[in-house]
Amino acid sequence: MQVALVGLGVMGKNLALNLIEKGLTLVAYDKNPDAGAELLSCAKALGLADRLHIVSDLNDMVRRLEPPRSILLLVPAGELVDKVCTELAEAGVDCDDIIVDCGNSNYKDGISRKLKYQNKFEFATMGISGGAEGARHGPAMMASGSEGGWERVEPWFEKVAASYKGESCFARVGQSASGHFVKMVHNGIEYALMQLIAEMYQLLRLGTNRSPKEVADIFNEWSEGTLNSYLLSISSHILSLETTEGEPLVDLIDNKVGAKGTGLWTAQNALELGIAVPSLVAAVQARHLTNTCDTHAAKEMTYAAKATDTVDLDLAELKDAFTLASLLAYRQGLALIKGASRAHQWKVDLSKTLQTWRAGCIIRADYLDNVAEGVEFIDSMQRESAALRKVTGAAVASGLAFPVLTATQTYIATLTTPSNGHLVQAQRDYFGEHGIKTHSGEICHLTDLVEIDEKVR
Ligand SMILES: NC(=O)C1=CN([C@@H]2O[C@H](COP(=O)(O)OP(=O)(O)OC[C@H]3O[C@@H](n4cnc5c(N)ncnc54)[C@H](OP(=O)(O)O)[C@@H]3O)[C@@H](O)[C@H]2O)C=CC1
Ligand SMILES: O=C(CO)[C@H](O)[C@H](O)COP(=O)(O)O
Repeated sequence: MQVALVGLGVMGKNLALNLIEKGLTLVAYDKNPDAGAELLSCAKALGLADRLHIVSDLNDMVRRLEPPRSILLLVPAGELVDKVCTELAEAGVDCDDIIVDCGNSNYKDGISRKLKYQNKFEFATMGISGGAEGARHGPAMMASGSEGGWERVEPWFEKVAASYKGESCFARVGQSASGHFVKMVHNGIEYALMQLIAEMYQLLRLGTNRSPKEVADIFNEWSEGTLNSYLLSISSHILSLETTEGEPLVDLIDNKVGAKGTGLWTAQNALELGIAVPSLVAAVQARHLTNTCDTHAAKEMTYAAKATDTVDLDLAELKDAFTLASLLAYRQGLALIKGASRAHQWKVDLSKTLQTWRAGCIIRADYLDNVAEGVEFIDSMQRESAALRKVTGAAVASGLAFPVLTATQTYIATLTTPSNGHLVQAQRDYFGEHGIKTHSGEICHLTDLVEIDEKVR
C-alpha cells in the first residue's frame, strides 16, 4: 500500500517513520527541504529508506502516486490546509482520491472544506494525539466520516495507531468532521488535567513547603496505583529534574503559557452549545492569566510565598480530591461531545471515542475504566467528593489561585446540591417579563402567582 504525507515537522516526521515501519510505502513532501533530508536520514538509519520517496514538489508527489491516491496532511491548522489542498487539486488529484487532514484543524473548517472540495477529491478529517513519541510508536487516531477512500487507509491506520488490550486506538468516531471535534475536546480535557496537576504541585509546594522533588515523589506514588496517567508521570519526571547546581528545572522556566487554539475552541463551542464544562473553561482562562504576569518565575515564587498561608493537608484526601477532579474533567468533555453530536447529528460513538483515548494519546490514564462505566460513578465516590470539598476549601484559604480545582468543586456541587436558579428565573421575569416555569411545569409570570402592587424602580 502506498500513501503520501505532506508536512514533515514534529508529527509528520515521526508518523512517516511509523508508517514505513508498518510496511507502507510513503511519498513525502515538506516545503522545507531540510525536513525531507532529515526524514530520509532517519529512515536510512532504520534500514527503511527503500520504502520512502522524498519529493520536492506536490506535482511530483501526485505523479508518483498510483490512483486512487491517499494523501495525509500534517501541516499547521488554518489557511495552510487550504493552500495545500488547492495545490494538490491543481497538481491533478481527482474524485477517487482521498486527502485526510490529520492536523489540529477546527471542525468547522472541516465541514466547509468537505463542501468546498466535494467535486475535486474526498476530503476527510482525523485528529491525532500523542505528540512526537505517539506519532512515532502509535498515536491515538480520532477519525470521522464515511468518504470513499477510508476503506483503503483504515486497515493501515488500525496498525499504525496505539493499541489497548489488543484493540486499536484508531476509530471513526462519528459522521462529518466529528473526529476533529473529538480531538478538540481531547485537548480541552488535556488543558484541564495539565492545569489541575499544576495546581496540585503548587498547593504542595507553596502550601506545604515541599520541594519540587518531594512533590515528584508524591506524584510518583500516586502513579503506582489506578491513578497512573501519562500527564501525571511526565509532571513527576519534570519536577524531579535539577541542574548540576541542584536547582529545580521548573524554577528556570517562565510562567507564560502558549496555546494553539483547541482549548479556546472547546470553551467557545461549549458556551455556544450551552453545555457546562467549567473545569475546561477555567483551564483556558488560567493560561490566559499566566500571560498577564510579567515577572520571572523565581520572583513570582518568592512573591507568592510571601503572600500566601501554609495549609494542613492530608495526602490521602488530596489524592482522593485529585482523582475525582480528574474524572470530572473527562465527564465534562464527554458531555460536550454527546451534546455536540446530538446537535449536529454526528452519531458519535462515545465508547469508540474512549477506545481511542486508552493508549497513545496525551490524556491516556488507567482510571478511564471508571469513566467508561458511565454517568453514575459520582454517586459511588462519596469519600472523594468529601475530600474534594475539603481540599478545595483549604486550597482557597492558602490565598493561592486554583482555577480548575475550584471550578470542578463548583461543577460537582451544582450537580449534587439544591439549585438557586429559581431566584434567577424570578429576577428575569421581574425586570424583563421573560416568564417563569413553576414546579408543576406551568409557564407564567410572577404576577400570575402573586399580587405585586408596585415593582422596585
Ligand atoms: N506537536 C504536537 O504535539 C501535535 C501537533 N498536532 C497537529 O499536527 C499538525 C502538525 O503539527 P507539528 O508537526 O507539531 O507542526 P510543525 O510545525 O512541527 O510541522 C509542520 C510542518 O509542515 C511544514 N509546512 C508548512 N507549510 C507547508 C506547505 N505549504 N507544504 C508542505 N509543508 C508545509 C512546515 O515547514 P516549515 O517549518 O518550513 O514551515 C513543517 O515542517 C498541526 O496541525 C498540529 O496542531 C497534533 C497533535 C500533536
Ligand atoms: O494536540 C496536541 C496535543 O494533544 C498538541 O501538542 C497541541 O499543540 C496542544 O495544544 P496547545 O499547543 O494549545 O497547548
